[in-house]
Parts: sequence; C-alpha cells; structure tokens
Amino acid sequence: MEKSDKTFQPDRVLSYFKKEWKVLLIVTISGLIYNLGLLAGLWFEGKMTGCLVEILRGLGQFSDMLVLVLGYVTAIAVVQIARYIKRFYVRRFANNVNRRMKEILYAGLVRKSRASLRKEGEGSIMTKAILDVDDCVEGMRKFTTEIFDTGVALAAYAGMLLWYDFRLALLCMIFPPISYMTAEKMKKMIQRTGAAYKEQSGYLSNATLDRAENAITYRVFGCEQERQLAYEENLTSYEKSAVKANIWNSVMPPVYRIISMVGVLFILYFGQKNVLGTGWSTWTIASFTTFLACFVKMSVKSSSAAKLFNAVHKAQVSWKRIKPLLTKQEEENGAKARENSERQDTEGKEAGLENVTQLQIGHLKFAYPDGKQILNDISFQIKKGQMIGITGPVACGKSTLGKAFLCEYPYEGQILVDGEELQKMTPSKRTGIIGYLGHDPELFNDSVENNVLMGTKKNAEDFLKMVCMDEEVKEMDNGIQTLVGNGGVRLSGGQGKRLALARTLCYQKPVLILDDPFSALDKSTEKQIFANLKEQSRENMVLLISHRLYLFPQMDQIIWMEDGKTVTGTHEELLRKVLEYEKLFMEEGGAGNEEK
Ligand SMILES: Nc1ncnc2c1ncn2[C@@H]1O[C@H](COP(=O)(O)OP(=O)(O)OP(=O)(O)O)[C@@H](O)[C@H]1O
Repeated sequence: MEKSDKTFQPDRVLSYFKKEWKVLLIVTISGLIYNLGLLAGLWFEGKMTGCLVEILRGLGQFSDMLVLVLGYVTAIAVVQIARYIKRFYVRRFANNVNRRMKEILYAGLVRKSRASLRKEGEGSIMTKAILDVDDCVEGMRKFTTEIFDTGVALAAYAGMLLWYDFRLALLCMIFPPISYMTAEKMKKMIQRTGAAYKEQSGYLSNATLDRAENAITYRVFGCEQERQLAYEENLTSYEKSAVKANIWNSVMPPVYRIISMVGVLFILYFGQKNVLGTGWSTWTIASFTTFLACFVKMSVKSSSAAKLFNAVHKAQVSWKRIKPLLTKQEEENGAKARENSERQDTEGKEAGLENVTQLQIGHLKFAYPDGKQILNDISFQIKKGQMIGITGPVACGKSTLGKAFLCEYPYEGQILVDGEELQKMTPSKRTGIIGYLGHDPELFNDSVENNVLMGTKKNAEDFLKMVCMDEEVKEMDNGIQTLVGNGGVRLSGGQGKRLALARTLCYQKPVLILDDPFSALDKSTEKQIFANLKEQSRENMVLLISHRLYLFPQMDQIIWMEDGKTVTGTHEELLRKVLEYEKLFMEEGGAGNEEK
C-alpha cells in the first residue's frame, strides 16, 4: 500500500505531474526523438525530390538517391519507435493519475457527511465525480501528448519555414493563430454544453437508482406508470444534452483545420515565383516541396492544438468540480483508516486502536437545523470495556443521540473523549475514534468480501463468523465473491444488517455506536452475535441502541430516553425508577428471558 506523501497536494494539478516525473521523463526523451525524426523525414523528402529531378536531367547518381532513401527509411523507423514509446508512457501516466485521483475521491466521498451528500444527491455526486476524473485525466493526457506532438513540432516547423523564406513564412503563419482564436471563442459554448450533459447524466443516474431501489413500492402503490413517464423524460433530456455536447465537440475541429490551411494558397502562388526566381527567395524544387510539406504538417498540428483547447477546457470544468473533493485531509484519512485497520491485523486487534479510556457526555443539547429540540440536557459516562444500552419510546431521539457523535451538525454541551471535545477534533482524528452503524446498511454493488473489507487486507471470513453469516455466505452462488447488488438488494434484510455489522467490526474503533443492529434477526442469532460482540469489544466502548430489551440485563448501563431527557442506571435501577421501562421489559418476557 502506498504511503501518504507529505509534499503531494491532491488539489494541485501540478502535483500529479510531479508525482509521475519518471514516466514524464521517458515521454520527454521519446517525444524529442520523435519530433527530430519528423523534421529529418521532411528534410529527406525534399532532398529526394531534388535528387529525382537531377537524375531525370541526367545530372544525378542513383547511389545518392539510395543513400537518401535509406536515411529516410531510418528516420521513419525512429519516428515510429519513438512514437510507440511516447504513447505507451503517456497512457501509463494517464492511468496512474486516474487511479490516484479516484482513490482520493473515494476516500473523500466515503467520509463526506451524510448531510452534505444528501444535499448534492449521492448517486449524482458519485457519477459526476467519476466522469469528471475521467475528463480531467483525458485533458492532462492530451496536454502531455500535445506538448510534443504539437508544441515542439510547431516550433521546429516554424523555424524551418522562416529559414526557407521568412516573408512567405510570416504571411502563411497568420492563419494558425486565427484558428486558435476561433477555438478560444467557442470555448464557452463547449463548456456550457459539456456541463449540461454532466448534469443530466447525474439526474439520470439518480432516477435509475430510484427506479431500482423503490421498484416494489411504486408497483404496490400503483405509481409505476407515472414513474416510468418521469424516467422517460429524464432519458430524453439526457439524450438531447449528449447530442448537443457531442456536436459541439466534433463539429469544431474540422473548422479549425480549414482556417489554418488557408496559407497553402499563398505558398502555391509565391512559392512558384521563388522557384522561377522572381519571388522573395530563390528556391529549388526540393525547397518548394519541403516548405509546402512543412506548412501542411504545421497546419494539421495547429488544428490539434485547437482541439487540445477543447480537451483542456473540458478538463478545467471537471477539475473545478472535483477539486474540493481532492483534499490532503481526505487522502490522509483514507490512507490512515486503511493503515490502522491493517496494523490491527498484523499487530493484534488492539494495536491499531486509539487509546481511549473514557467518554463523558455533559448537558448535551441538539436540534436539527430545521427542527425542534430533540436532545435536551443529556449527561452520562462510559468507560473502556463497557456496553451501554439506549432505549426509549418511538421517535424519542435515540438515533439522533447516536448521530450526534458523528458531528454532522453542531450540538451544545460536551462530548469529551478522554477530556478532549469531540466536536473540536480534526475529522481524521474523529474518524479514528468513532465507529458507527446506522439503520441503513449502506452496502455497495460489490462482493460480500469487499463490502466487509473496504480496501483493508484482513480476512473477511473472521468478521462474517462474528456476525453468524459465514455459513450462509459459503452457500451463496459465488461464496464470498457473490455480488450483493446496489444497497445490498440481493440480500435479505437480516443479511444486509449483519454484513454491515461485519464491516463495522472489521474497522475496529474505540467507540462503537450501533443503531438497532439486530432489528431484522431472530432471537437465537441475535444472542450469538451479541455474545461475540461482547467478547470482541472488551477494549471498546459500545453504545447499543435498541427497542428489544431482553439482552439489556447484560449491559453495564442503561439509558432510558424520553422527551429529549434521560434516566441512567443499571438494568435493576431502571426497573425500579422507570415504570415504562419495566413495562416494556416485562412485555418481552421479563426476568424469564434474562441472560445473565
Ligand atoms: N434529519 C432530520 N431532520 C429533522 N428532524 C429529524 C431528522 N432525523 C430525525 N428527525 C426527528 O427527530 C426526532 C427523533 O428521531 P430519531 O430517529 O432520533 O428517533 P428514534 O428514537 O431513533 O426513533 P425510532 O425509535 O423510530 O428509531 C423525530 O421527531 C424525527 O422526526
């Protein structure tokens, strides 16, 4: 696994070029050889034409021609080999940058707060960001290629033209810049249509996800027809925007090429005057041929420079969008989380944990930005090795209390981790301390194994065993490599929950918040997993939110929540203090169900 590089700045394009300096050095050397070979080819072409004329006049030798032909063939061979090497390494450069950017991007998206993801639309942001990385890298690849294919070659051709006849050269060279300016003028249109296309493709991916995830609900409630129409509308807008963007992208390059070629007309007129000895310079046929060939090549190259503008403009739009997601913090967070998790594997499970001994919650108050006060003056403590059960009536704020630890929204009061305020910690430190499993298992369309490991190199089976899922997974079509579908659609509710729990346990954290992790399980599986969890979390602190109380006698402490306030105590104390708690516990079988 690649370690985080201190000097690397993920939000600077130059950093990606610097990181690939070795590959770019090979590109530079092969690019220079390629361009020198191209010039040599043109020089040989002119010389061969001149030699042919001499032979036809009976003044030249065939042996001279043979030497020129051999030189020409060698130049072409060198050009082709250098070209192959250059292209191979430019592609390699692009692949390396693409992989690096996507790694940082995934780390960023995985750690982005739910609130901001929801605001931007999860599907949309993911799809857009991945497309953006591709466009951006394509721009960087084209830029790297064109530096040699265009930049160096243009300078060499211009030098050669000026050397043959500077007046004619200056006259002809007016047109390529006009072609550049035209490309520059078209920039806004290409950017606008490109951005519209990206936006539509984001909407479409959202609509597709919505159709897949909520298909049954729409069918049951008879909204399928209406949803289908809405989807068709999305598809039509997407097609329209794709066609528009493509037209602007493909129509303009031929226009740029025609503009830059206009100089040929001047060469034919003034060039023949030079050959006849009545022009600005005195030329042979060979000089005329070389000049014309040089200009044609230069025009073709300048039209690719104009094309390069398009690619770079597109890349700029994409870069602007993904830049905020490519931050140093996210790069380090991703690397740190994986390193920690792998260290746990090699040095024993406790080694990678931050050493946290105590959590103190004092006068905690919380309200959602658009809502009423949900938590109102909550205080309790938890020590290393303890497990706390949190329960209370429906919608009393249990999940909200769990989420407060994620610091997605500001809270009042304190959550102190060994005396340090959680809210003031850096996100990377907080991520290293708080482990969280919410109602939504948040599974992605990959194998069972990858859903557990999320990039770490542990043994996924160990964690599947802890959540009593190892046998079930073995019986799946492709065992641990079985794809679970987007959001885990190919799994049962209980399997999805357990798989998410396995992932949470795989990324051991000192504080573990589990929001109703057993809701879709039968009692015997729940008991077994609970026993494994207790065993595994002797070095953690676990806050377990649940409606099912029959395991609560085994908790070190219980928090009863009601009206944003709490009553804290042992199970026995709660039975005495809170009538509602006693009632709920008895309804589940009471003492007969206790598992001391
Ligand atoms: N993102 C949100 N924005 C605004 N209000 C919210 C949000 N999430 C939850 N609420 C509100 O906060 C209150 C508490 O919700 P919460 O999910 O924390 O309760 P809960 O005790 O976990 O419920 P349950 O027992 O059903 O799991 C509810 O009134 C809910 O409507």
